Amino acid sequence: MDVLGFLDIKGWILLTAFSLLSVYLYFKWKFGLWKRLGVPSPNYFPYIGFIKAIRDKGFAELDVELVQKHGKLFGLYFGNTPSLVISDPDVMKDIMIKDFSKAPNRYALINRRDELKHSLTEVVDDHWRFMRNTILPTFSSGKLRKMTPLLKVKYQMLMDGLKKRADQGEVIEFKEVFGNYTMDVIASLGFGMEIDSQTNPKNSFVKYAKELFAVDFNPLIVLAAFSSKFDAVLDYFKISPLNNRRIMGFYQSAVQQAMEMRDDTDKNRKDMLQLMLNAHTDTDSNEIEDKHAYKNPEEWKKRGLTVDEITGNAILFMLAGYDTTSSTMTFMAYNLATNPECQDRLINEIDSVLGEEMPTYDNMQKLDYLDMVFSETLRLYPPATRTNRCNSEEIVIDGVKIPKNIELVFPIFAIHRDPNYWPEPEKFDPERFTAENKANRHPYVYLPFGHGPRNCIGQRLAAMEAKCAIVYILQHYRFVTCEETEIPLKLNKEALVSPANGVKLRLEKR
Ligand code: HEM
Repeated sequence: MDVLGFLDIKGWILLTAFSLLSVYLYFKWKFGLWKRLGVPSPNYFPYIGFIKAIRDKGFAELDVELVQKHGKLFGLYFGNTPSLVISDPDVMKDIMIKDFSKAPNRYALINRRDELKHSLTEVVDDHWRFMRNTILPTFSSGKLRKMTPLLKVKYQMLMDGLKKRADQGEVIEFKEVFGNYTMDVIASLGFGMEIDSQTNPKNSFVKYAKELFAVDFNPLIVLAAFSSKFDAVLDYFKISPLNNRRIMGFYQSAVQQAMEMRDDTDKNRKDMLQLMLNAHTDTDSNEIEDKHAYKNPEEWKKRGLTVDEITGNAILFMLAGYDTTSSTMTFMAYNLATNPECQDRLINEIDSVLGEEMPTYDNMQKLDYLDMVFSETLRLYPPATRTNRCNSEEIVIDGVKIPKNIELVFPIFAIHRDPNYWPEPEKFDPERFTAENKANRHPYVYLPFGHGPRNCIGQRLAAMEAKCAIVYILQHYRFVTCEETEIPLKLNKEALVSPANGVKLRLEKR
């Protein structure tokens, strides 16, 4: 049958022109949102322009540049997703606190179909409120205090490994060392598994975790991230790069085995897995956060977490807590080595307050200067370059009506490097975090852990984990630079900031 014959040549020309015009008008409309709303927006080529810029410069550097050029409110298109980038602290505060009910969820750039879809970052609305309320006691100060003995085993193992290398005068790459430490901690606290990544870096737990983190920008990932339909097809054939079934399967069976093997003795183990198993009967409170009121309370009776929810959250805790905490520790070591006067002051504080006492959750709270160094490290190098929310209804920002379902981006790294809030932003200066200086600053220009009800639930665990290990090292050694130390430090280009080439230092006996 002659399928082309139903139109003559003129008809074909008209149909082609009409189709091209329709496509052109659709894209003009789709990528014209910010112009229609009068919000400034850089002129990137549709779909790929912004992605290319991220690839070339990385999230951190690009956001700094864009905020400097376009100001506190501007629009972008991440693929075809409109994103509103907001760095005005008052507006951020409104969205994260006052108008929380209008934007309680994160914007899901990736459609999760794996175990993580049951976890805290992915669930929405009342399901999220239920899960957050249930998990909150796991991160109370009482529970963190009880986790200290498990943590102590891990920072002593870290020290044992470091001692040999330090005493031989070895140059040590700290990103790897602290990565192994945080992996051991999360395996123990999150999965109830005792591994030793320092001496056995090839164990399956570590191997799969590294695979999970080594997601590079291959074309399949870009396509999958841009089209959930395309990712669904890949997922059907079990080859989705974003929903990696093979790796998730490993962690799923690790959690299930750990749960099946729990006997009565384990039930007293103070790790997050056991705490999640017991969570529905726990009345402990998390002092830094209130319980969240449900929109439809009658639907959300108190219940235990399902196996899927426990599995999803154990995997999430590993994803959210591994690289972020190990990068923070690495940056801290770098900052101390390159600022010896700060390191001396910190060592004096540790000696006078702790002496030879082992670090614990409680005694870490007494070290004020340590907290200043920790906070300034997270200001200068916040591991999460951005966080986001999604407005489930129309909101008005600076008089502009923003339609619902927009990605509202908070560019953490760029805000932390903004000279309007942080004079000499590139300088490492813990004095920025004296009580007086903190009181004179808008609290929302500092957000390494986000803000509001949807902030980082693991922030106190991360602080305890990082501080205990760094203090224990400083009770014996000091960090010193060497020829191999890269100064200034080059950052990677990923959404999670870490040193591009690691951090090489020596440890000097005190
Ligand atoms: C230095 C280390 C860490 C940094 C810088 C960090 C940073 C962040 C940031 C920026 C957010 C988004 C907050 C927001 O949108 O307002 C977040 C969320 C989250 N973090 Fe962390 N994090 C760290 C360690 C941890 C650890 C150790 C855990 C758990 C073991 C953890 C678990 C989570 C979870 C579950 C969420 C999602 C909370 C929710 O949606 O309700 N994080 N984190």
